Amino acid sequence: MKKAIQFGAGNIGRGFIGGLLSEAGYHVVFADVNQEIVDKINEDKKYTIYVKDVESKEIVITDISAVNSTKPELIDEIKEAEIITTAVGVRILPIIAPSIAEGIKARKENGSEKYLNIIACENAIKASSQLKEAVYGNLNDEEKAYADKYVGFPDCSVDRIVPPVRLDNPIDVVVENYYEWNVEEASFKGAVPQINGMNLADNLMAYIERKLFTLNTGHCITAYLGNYKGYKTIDESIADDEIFKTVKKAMQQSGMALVNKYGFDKDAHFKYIDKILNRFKNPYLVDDTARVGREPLRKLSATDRLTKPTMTALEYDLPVDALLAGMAAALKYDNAEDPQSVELQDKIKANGAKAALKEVSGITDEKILDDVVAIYEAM
Ligand SMILES: NC(=O)C1=CN([C@@H]2O[C@H](COP(=O)(O)OP(=O)(O)OC[C@H]3O[C@@H](n4cnc5c(N)ncnc54)[C@H](O)[C@@H]3O)[C@@H](O)[C@H]2O)C=CC1
Ligand SMILES: O=P(O)(O)OC[C@H]1O[C@](O)(CO)[C@@H](O)[C@@H]1O
Repeated sequence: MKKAIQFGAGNIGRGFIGGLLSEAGYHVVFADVNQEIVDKINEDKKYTIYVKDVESKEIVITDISAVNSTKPELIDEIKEAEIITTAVGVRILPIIAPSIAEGIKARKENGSEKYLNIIACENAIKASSQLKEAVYGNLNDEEKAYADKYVGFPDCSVDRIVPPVRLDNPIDVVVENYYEWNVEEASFKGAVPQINGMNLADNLMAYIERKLFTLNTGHCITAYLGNYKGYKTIDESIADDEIFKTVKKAMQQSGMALVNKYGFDKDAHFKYIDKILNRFKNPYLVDDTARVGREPLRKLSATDRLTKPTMTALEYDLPVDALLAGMAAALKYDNAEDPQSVELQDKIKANGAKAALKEVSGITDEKILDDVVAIYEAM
C-alpha cells in the first residue's frame, strides 16, 4: 500500500491535495488537531468533493483515514509514508515540524532506506523550504545527514479556490473546477511520484510568484475593497464596477512587474489575469471577504501579495497606484473576529497609519508610505 499523510484536513487538504493523492492510488491519512473531523473521516472512510462551476460534478474520495496530529500514532504513520503534504497555514508549520522530525528520527532508527518527500502546500514563498528549516531545527547532525539523503522538501505553488461551506456532512467540500499544483521536480528524493494533477516544474519561484502576486494579490484587494464597501462575498465585491477596475489594474501592475522580472509573455499573462477575474465571479462559491482577507498582517508583510509585487514594480519604474490603493484598503480592514485585523487597527490607533504600515510591511520609501496613507485618508 502506498501511504500519504495530509497534514490539515481543512478546505485545501480535503478539497484539493488529499483528493488528488487518493485518486493517484495512495491511502491518505489526514492528520489534524480537529478531533471531530478526525472521527468523522475514520467513521465514513469517504467524503464527496462537489465541483461547483459552469459545469458541476461530484467526486467521491475513498481509501482514507485520519489521525489526531498531537497523538503518538502519527509517528507510526510517518514511519510508513512515501509522501507528506501540508495545508495547515504557513504559521502552523513550526508547530507540526517537531512531529515530522520525530517521524524522521523513527525512520532512521528503523534503518529505513525508503525515500520520503514532504510538500508544504501553503500560500507562501517556498513553504516547503521553510518547513525544512523548522524540521532540521529539531534534528542532530546525524539525523540531518540521514534526512539529506532520504527526505526531500520540494517547494510548490498551489491554486484552487476552496471556501469553507457548511454542508450536512461536515467533511464534504465545495470547490471550483480550476486547479493548478506546481511542484519543484529537482528537489524530490528517489523516484518522482506520478500524480495526476501534480505538475512537475523547474522554475518554481516564477510559478510561486505568478500565482501569489496575481490570484492572491487580486483576491485580497477584492476582499478589502469589498469589505470596505459593505459587501459580504467575493462575487458581490467583484461585481462592483469600481472595485473590478481597481483590482484588474492592480493585477496588471503586479503582472507587469512579473513580466519584467521573469520574462513572461505579456499577452498570455494578461489572459491569465482575465481568467482569474472570471474565477472571482463564480456565483456558485460563497466565498466571504473575511476568509480571503484573513490575517492582514501576513498579507501586508514584506514577502507577501501586496508589498512584494509593489516593490518589484518600483524596481522597474512601473506604475503602482492601484497596488497602493489595495494596501490602503488593507489598512482599513477592521474585523473584530480576526486577531490580526484587531492588532493592525490597534497599531494604527497607537502610532498612525504610516508608522503601522512601515512596521508591518517593512517599506522604508517615505514617498510610497505617504502615497498609501493619502489614499487611506481619502477613503
Ligand atoms: N482554501 C483555499 O482555497 C486555499 C488555501 N491555500 C492555503 O492552504 C492552507 C490551508 O488553508 P485552508 O485549507 O483554507 O484552511 P483550513 O482552515 O480550512 O484548514 C486548515 C486545517 O489545518 C488544521 N490544523 C491547524 N493546526 C494544525 C496542526 N497543528 N496539525 C494539524 N492540523 C492542523 C485545522 O484544524 C484545519 O482543519 C493555507 O496555507 C492557505 O493559504 C492555498 C490555496 C487555496
Ligand atoms: O489562504 P490565505 O493565504 O489566507 O489567502 C486566501 C487565499 O487563498 C486562496 O483561498 C487560494 O489561493 C485564495 O482564494 C485566497 O486569495
